[in-house]
Amino acid sequence: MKRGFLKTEKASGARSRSFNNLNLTTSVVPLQNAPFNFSPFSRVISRDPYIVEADDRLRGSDSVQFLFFPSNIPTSVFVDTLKNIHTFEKWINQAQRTPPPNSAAPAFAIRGCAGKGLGVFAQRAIRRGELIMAERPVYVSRPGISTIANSGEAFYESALAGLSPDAQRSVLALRNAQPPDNGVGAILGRLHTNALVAKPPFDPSARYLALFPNLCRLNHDCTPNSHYSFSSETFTGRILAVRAIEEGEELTLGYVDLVAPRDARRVGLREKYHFECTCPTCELPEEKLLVSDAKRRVIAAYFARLGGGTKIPADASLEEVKQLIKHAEDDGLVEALSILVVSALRLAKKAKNHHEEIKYVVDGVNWMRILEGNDAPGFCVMAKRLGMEPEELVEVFDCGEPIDYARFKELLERGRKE
Ligand SMILES: C[S@@+](CC[C@H](N)C(=O)[O-])C[C@H]1O[C@@H](n2cnc3c(N)ncnc32)[C@H](O)[C@@H]1O
Repeated sequence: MKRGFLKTEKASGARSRSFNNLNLTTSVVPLQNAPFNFSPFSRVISRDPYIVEADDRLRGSDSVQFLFFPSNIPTSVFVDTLKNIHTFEKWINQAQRTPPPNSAAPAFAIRGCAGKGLGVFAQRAIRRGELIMAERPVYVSRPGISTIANSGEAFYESALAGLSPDAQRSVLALRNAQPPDNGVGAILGRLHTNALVAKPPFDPSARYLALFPNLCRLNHDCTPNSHYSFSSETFTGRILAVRAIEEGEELTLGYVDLVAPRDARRVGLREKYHFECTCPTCELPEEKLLVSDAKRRVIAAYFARLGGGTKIPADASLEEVKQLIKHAEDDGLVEALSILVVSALRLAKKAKNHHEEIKYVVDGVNWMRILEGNDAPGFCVMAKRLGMEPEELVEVFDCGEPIDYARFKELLERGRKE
């Protein structure tokens, strides 16, 4: 998983049609004892739903942003265009949008972690595929607002000012790894250090930036034991275990492209997150490191041939992809595995190797639920296609026995015909 990214965007002179019929005159009232206040340029444009224009100096530009504080999630702010905010508001207010599962009986604890600040640790043994944390974001914004003309940090202060004082403090409590001399303010620094990707329900292919009080505490490892995903169906960030985790183990994510070799990963982490990675993979003895780097390089080269899509390269062979799957397994590269099994099943299908095709379909479905959860819509659809209820299929995967792929042969055929 790559973490969220911040892009820049300049205000342009183009007029926004969203303003045509708005009376934007009400100024905002600061909250008692809250760390942040609205800027004098912020205007309330609606109390119910609670929508604030972040900076009226930007009115008429393409960069103008509105802040929405959903009443049923008083600890969240959604930063977007007015049009998108109205769409989101309708979505969030629908009765069936029940709160997501929360981390009330946590399998994790957040505590100090030598040389890394805080970290997240398993409080008990955790199964592969288990949902460890689920949390709604405290802050979500459309990408491309980091350098809105002349607003800088004041913009972010306004963006947080409508949250409860506790929610504001939860953002300030996040780590800011930016060096003090780089001119990045307190909130933007925390966005750079912590932002994860969120996908708005009205456009799940979009990549928004999100801050979470707990999820943002996971540290990096180049062979992580956990995976972050965002469920746009429940508007929730989730952490799932990608392998069995022992009690006391630190939960980790991959912040950068994990199929890059060690030196490239270290450069990325140094430049963006300002730390030197000393994870077990980076600290492998020279000989083993060369092997690990070589495996990651060939997987990266294959992904370059895939070009970001799933259409297999004309010169790829099943044998080659099987070898890459083995490399990814050796190095615990689960996201890479989930992509490679899709290539493998297509190549097996092309070769009319039905036996192998079924194996990779089933493995792909298993990776899908490990990375996105047993309740992920894609997994539920695939389980039905394999002729099972999702819970039944989870049992098959979790029972600890080797998977009997032959049992899916008929089910898959039947599912295809239906
Ligand atoms: C998203 S935060 C993770 C939580 C953070 N440790 C905290 O105290 O809140 C990212 C920052 O944590 C630190 N960090 C994360 N992984 C690390 C690692 N493997 N080694 C050292 N520092 C790490 C770096 O300062 C990084 O910029």
